[in-house]
Amino acid sequence: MAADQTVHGVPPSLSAKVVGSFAYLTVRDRLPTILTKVIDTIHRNKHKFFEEYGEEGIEAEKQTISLLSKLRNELQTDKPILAVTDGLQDTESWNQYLQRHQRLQGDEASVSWFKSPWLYVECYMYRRIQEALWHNPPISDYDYFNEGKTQGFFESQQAVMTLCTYLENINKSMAELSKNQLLEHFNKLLQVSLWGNKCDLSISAGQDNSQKLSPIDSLSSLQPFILVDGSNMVWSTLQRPGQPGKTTAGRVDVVLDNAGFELVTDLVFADFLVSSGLVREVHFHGKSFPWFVSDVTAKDFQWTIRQTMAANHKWMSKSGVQWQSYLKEGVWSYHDHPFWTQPHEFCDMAADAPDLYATLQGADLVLFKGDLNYRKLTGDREWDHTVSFGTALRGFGPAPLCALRTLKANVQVGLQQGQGEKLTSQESDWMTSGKYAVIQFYSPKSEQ
Ligand SMILES: O=P(O)(O)OC[C@H]1O[C@](O)(CO)[C@@H](O)[C@@H]1O
Ligand SMILES: [Mn+2]
Repeated sequence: MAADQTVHGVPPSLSAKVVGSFAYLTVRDRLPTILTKVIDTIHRNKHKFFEEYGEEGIEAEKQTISLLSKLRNELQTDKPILAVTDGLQDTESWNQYLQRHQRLQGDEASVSWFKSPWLYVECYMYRRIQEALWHNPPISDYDYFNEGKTQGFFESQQAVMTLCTYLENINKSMAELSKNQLLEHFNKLLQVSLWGNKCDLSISAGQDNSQKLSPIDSLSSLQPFILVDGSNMVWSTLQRPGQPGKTTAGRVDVVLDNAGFELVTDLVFADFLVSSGLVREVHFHGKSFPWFVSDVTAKDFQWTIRQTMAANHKWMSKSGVQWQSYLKEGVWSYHDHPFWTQPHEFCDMAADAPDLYATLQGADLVLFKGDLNYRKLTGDREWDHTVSFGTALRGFGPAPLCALRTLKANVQVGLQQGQGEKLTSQESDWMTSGKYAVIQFYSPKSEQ
């Protein structure tokens, strides 16, 4: 679990206690901004709550805002982290996590917004927002991040159309493609999905961050910013899925990150994997409540596919129809699990969510999208940049896996000697600007 000190060669967690660090600035500035936006959004929608639930809706709006204002105050004055009280399925697990931290610190007041691991407190803020709504049943299901997510989708329409047209052209000529051409398309769509991760709304504290340029044409100019490129290993994993001697195409699991343009890039890539015959089945994993501003929930997933189907563009709507039928036939499926909205490092998954770990073991490849997943894969710790990805995973390896991540937090492992230092001397914010990316592969099999 996330600890404070270096234990057995494991470096400390990133934390806001380092004044001036990116974690500190996030907790001091970005998180309160996000909270204020949630409060404004709920307030602006007061009339909608009134129309739907009458006076009860208005009362729920008032109570929710008061709980959220209290939360913002706790954060800004570095109050201790409190137990979650709404009795939802994951309450116990959040509170056990808190107790572990309290035991480690030996004192309750030391588990607080600016003193505890950044990963923990940032995840906790989203859980507490959810708690405020759960205490006010008429509006419990309201998605306070929905407006930003749908706007992100609409603002990247041009890029979505370009991408769906590109996909249509590949699918049309699929039968005639040589292995090399197939590999070329694979690399392009993998990279489109990678760079799709630039479009999250958490790093920009909710400001527009949609894709405006052609996602295919931009690829060559973005290539130099890929710091680690394990795409050849991803490709070869798909050539020989599962056990030796197994000849059929396998299953890929995609641990999704953001809705909007990024989700479309993931769906396009998944479509290509299936239509090319490289993969038989795709399992998508999303969040069970609104998370980190732009992350995909079940509703976002269904909405995106419906919108794509309904688009007034031939290839876009054709793609949407195809995706819907993949879902209907069970070629694609959507799943959520409370673990994805908990603060745990992934090395805790086998012990703390053994059912999810076992599910992932059924995949031939797991793709982890985005920055937050990368932070959880590596434990969000002050690792030396040259430490191997396998070391930073600390035993997590349910299946061959690959992180597709643009860098938006200061943790990065698996670099060449001197590579990190060189980048730091050129651009001090290289780990947080979202300009750089990694395609970082790991296979538990290569460890045997
Ligand atoms: O959507 P992504 O790629 O996980 O990015 C979210 C990231 O943005 C941030 O809010 C930027 O610090 C991180 O907390 C988080 O890791
Ligand atoms: Mn995200």
